Amino acid sequence: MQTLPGLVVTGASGRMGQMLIRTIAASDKARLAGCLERPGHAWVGRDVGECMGGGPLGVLVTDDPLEAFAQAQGVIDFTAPAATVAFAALAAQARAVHVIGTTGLEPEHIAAIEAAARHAVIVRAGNMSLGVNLLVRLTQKVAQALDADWDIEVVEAHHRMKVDAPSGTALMLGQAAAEGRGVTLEQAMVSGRDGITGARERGTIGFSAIRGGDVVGEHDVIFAADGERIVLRHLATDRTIFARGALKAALWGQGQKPGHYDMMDVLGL
Ligand SMILES: NC(=O)C1=CN([C@@H]2O[C@H](COP(=O)(O)OP(=O)(O)OC[C@H]3O[C@@H](n4cnc5c(N)ncnc54)[C@H](OP(=O)(O)O)[C@@H]3O)[C@@H](O)[C@H]2O)C=CC1
Ligand SMILES: O=C(O)C1=N[C@H](C(=O)O)C[C@H](O)C1
Repeated sequence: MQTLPGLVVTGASGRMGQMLIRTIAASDKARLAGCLERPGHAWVGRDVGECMGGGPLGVLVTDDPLEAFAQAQGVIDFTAPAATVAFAALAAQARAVHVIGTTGLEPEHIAAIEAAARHAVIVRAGNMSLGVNLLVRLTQKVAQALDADWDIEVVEAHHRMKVDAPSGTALMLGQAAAEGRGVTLEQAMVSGRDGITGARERGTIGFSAIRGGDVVGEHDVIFAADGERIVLRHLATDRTIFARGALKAALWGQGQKPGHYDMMDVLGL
């Protein structure tokens, strides 16, 4: 009998960490091989199921990433940029597929991830849901079909605890709009307007962020012209959509060649 791929979840106590643990524990395609938290965290050394307020899952939370990764075929990582860069090097060393959901990554973090992807499979996306990845494709197509008479604005809303803006998803959507229009996002991006900004510059792609309450994630791409507007919208109401996507990515990554992949590769979009 073949054993199921073993997956480690980093940031086990986080919003996404707990969602991922539940999703993997309920899956018949993978097994929970480990759970990671920071040294000194109250969960370290305890059964993760009991930490989450349920029955035991038979997996103790560890603070030793190398030991955990060495016994796994995949690592699912929704934490913070510095942690993700460190985990990328360790997962590559262990030849485990590294699925990265962490957002707020700066160019230097991405360069370090690219370096790790020379030796191992990394799947990274600012949003792992099927719906958003489809919306990314639609955004690219709509932007391609319209000229710069149509102003493009990306508006996103998230819960009060989110630490980065624009969201990873907003950046994916902005990137797709820029590609569709044949410009670079770096050239076109205008973020966080405030004060006397002057009139909107033709051809720019604007970003606005709202933070409050428990909003899981909402994204609009607005194409606004004289006399009409097109609004492409995705509303996330449950974090399981991200966890299911991440699990799919970890399974898809098994047996792939080393490289830096995204959810478009996984979903075949
Ligand atoms: N790509 C996607 O589909 C999605 C991406 N995300 C992204 O995932 C990330 C996490 O989101 P969320 O779960 O809401 O955030 P949380 O703050 O709830 O969880 C983050 C977890 O990572 C842990 N962590 C941070 N740094 C380290 C470290 N150095 N070593 C070990 N653990 C660490 C935190 O521990 P501590 O509390 O001790 O700091 C915490 O448990 C964010 O970047 C978010 O934008 C979220 C949803 C979907
Ligand atoms: O932090 C979150 O919660 C989310 N982060 C991702 C992002 O930055 O786009 C994905 C999702 O919107 C939830």
